[in-house]
Amino acid sequence: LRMNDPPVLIGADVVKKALQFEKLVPVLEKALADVSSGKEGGVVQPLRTMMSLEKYSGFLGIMPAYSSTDDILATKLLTFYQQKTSSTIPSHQATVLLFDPSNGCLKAIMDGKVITDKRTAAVSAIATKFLKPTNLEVLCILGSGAQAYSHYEIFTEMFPFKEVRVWSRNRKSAEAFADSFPGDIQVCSSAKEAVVGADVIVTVTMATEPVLFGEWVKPGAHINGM
Ligand SMILES: NC(=O)C1=CN([C@@H]2O[C@H](COP(=O)(O)OP(=O)(O)OC[C@H]3O[C@@H](n4cnc5c(N)ncnc54)[C@H](OP(=O)(O)O)[C@@H]3O)[C@@H](O)[C@H]2O)C=CC1
Ligand SMILES: O=C([O-])C1=[NH+]CCC1
Repeated sequence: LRMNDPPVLIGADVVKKALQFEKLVPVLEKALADVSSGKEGGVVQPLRTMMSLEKYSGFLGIMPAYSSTDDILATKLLTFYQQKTSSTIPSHQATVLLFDPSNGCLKAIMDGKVITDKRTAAVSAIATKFLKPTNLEVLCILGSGAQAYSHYEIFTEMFPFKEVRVWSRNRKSAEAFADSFPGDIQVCSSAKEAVVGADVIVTVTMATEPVLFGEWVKPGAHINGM
């Protein structure tokens, strides 16, 4: 791109093709290590701004970051709504803007929904990899929305689970989730039934009240709380 060229638009399909988990995980591991190394890591990432849209029970989040080692300047703009506004509009939508850090020119406008789904699941998987319990037999997913799908995909790709359980507030969503994958997924009637005995627990709901209680959790189990 030349300096005055308009930004390229990169849609969800293209992002999906480019963001295969096997490529994403090592890049994210490095980014997380850079963030954790403080000044040496060269990452500037101010706390995100979360603006509340009380009238609609919605939020607009602004998440800027700069990596001097990768020389990448970007910001994610995210909207999310507590109640789904329609059956076709996802509760979370996002756009990622990519700039030339040397002069501030906007280079790309990317679909950020796929990035959010895959990046969040990949970070959970990385945390699980480093903090993993000795046993990795039973995976439990609480919730059956977009994050449940992306977490299932990467967790079953990265770890050798023998059993996967899902629970969702609405049983039909959990059944649709289970039916959408070729692998066996046990649909549970309660969160407790899904959690008891699980080695890794992923909470991916929009609940504002607790759905998971410590007394159900097996000692040593790993919880990824979204
Ligand atoms: N930390 C991070 O970086 C990120 C965090 N998130 C968070 O992950 C969570 C899941 O997001 P996502 O999958 O995209 O959302 P979706 O809207 O796609 O799915 C939401 C899920 O939550 C369930 N749910 C909604 N309200 C309630 C409730 N009151 N009690 C119990 N379950 C409820 C729905 O259940 P059902 O269909 O059965 O009704 C559905 O399974 C959200 O909290 C989101 O904010 C998401 C992206 C990034
Ligand atoms: O970082 C993110 O994408 C989100 N944080 C809270 C909801 C989505």
